[in-house]
Amino acid sequence: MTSQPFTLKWGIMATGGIAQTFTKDLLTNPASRGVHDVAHKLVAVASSSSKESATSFLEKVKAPSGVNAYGSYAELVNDPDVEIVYVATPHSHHFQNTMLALEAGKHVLCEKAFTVNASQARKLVETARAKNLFLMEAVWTRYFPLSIKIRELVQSGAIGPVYRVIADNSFGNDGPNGTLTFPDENRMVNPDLAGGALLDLGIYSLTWLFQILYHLQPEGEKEAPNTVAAINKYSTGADEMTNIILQFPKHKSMGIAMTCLRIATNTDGQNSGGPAIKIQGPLGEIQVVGPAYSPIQYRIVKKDGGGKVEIVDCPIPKDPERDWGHGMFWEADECARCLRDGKKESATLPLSESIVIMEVMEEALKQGDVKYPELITTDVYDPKSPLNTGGK
Ligand SMILES: NC(=O)C1=CN([C@@H]2O[C@H](COP(=O)(O)OP(=O)(O)OC[C@H]3O[C@@H](n4cnc5c(N)ncnc54)[C@H](OP(=O)(O)O)[C@@H]3O)[C@@H](O)[C@H]2O)C=CC1
Ligand SMILES: O=C1OC[C@@H](O)[C@H](O)[C@H]1O
Repeated sequence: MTSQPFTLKWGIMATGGIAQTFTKDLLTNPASRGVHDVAHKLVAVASSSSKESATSFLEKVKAPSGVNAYGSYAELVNDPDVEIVYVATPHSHHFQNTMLALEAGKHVLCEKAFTVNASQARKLVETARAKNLFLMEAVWTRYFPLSIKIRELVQSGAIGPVYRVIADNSFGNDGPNGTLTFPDENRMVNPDLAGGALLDLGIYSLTWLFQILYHLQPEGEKEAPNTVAAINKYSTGADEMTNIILQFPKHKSMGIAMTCLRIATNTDGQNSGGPAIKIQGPLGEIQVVGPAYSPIQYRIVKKDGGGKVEIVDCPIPKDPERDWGHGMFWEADECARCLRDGKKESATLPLSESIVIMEVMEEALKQGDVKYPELITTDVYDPKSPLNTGGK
């Protein structure tokens, strides 16, 4: 006899690019990825622009009938049918929007970068804990079977203790006369939306450093890194190229996280340029083929392997009925399993780790003199903030 899956009821906050991608993943059949213990139900979506935008979103994602469409985030978080809110707004909005949902008693999955600074992250965590609500930063890559396998491989000692991780996540958006191809208002470079390479893309380079060099440290030996950063700023004031060295002296390890908006990790887009990530130990290295945010292949090179390279493919399954599968469903499954099991955070990306990552990013941005406006850096919650109301 098969038992019914635990079904989590989702509300989607915002109707932009990633909200659509994530929602299409939510609507896939879990069986198409071999999952039978949890399932997802889309119950509502909200746009801060208009109810029409929410309705059009539901058409775009081919949602079933009966899903509520709202023209404000406040209505979404007050919908009694919504159990968890997926916050899919720009980085600038994450703190206020997540607080809005937590204050309304909803669990939250909040897109990366978690917040604009560490004090906002700490405030979110305090609030979620005080209200006994689930909270998770949506770093989807951590939940890829590829990431799980690599963490297990490292833990098994396959390449010995890891002393160095090098990771790059960069886009080739170089434009004429020193510009980037993004308009200045675009969230990738707009300081008002906490734009810049680090918070948008560098977080994935850091994810690889953290999930190996920090996450796998035994609990009693957790060592937060020293951070040394170099930043080139764009004309808007956001960072366009950021390189960070993380040093874990007690563990004799270091990581180098790179990110850039001008030159891509792989020039030809075909991965001829080699791996985006190298995880190195004295007995060998694991090379991960980019992009760093959704990798589907890694290679194991052993010191005594006689030149033989083991190649491991980890494709992202598609639901044939919907002809869709992007890899974001694995993090959604994690949310469902945590809530089913009464857990208020994910062990794969504990909230304490999200805070340390935000501390590192804040320190790097400080070293590079990148500043964001008060409206988006404050850690004082304001339900009436334009970030919550869309200025209405
Ligand atoms: N995990 C991943 O692979 C990815 C994650 N992301 C993350 O998702 C978040 C959103 O990115 P993305 O979907 O690409 O962004 P988009 O610009 O496509 O969408 C953002 C949405 O946020 C809402 N919004 C509210 N206020 C504003 C504002 N002032 N300016 C712009 N948008 C606003 C809008 O929805 P509405 O009008 O309906 O309220 C808008 O559609 C970011 O944190 C980003 O880092 C992005 C891409 C990939
Ligand atoms: O999270 C992300 O991953 C994919 C990129 O295209 C996007 O800019 C970024 O936000």
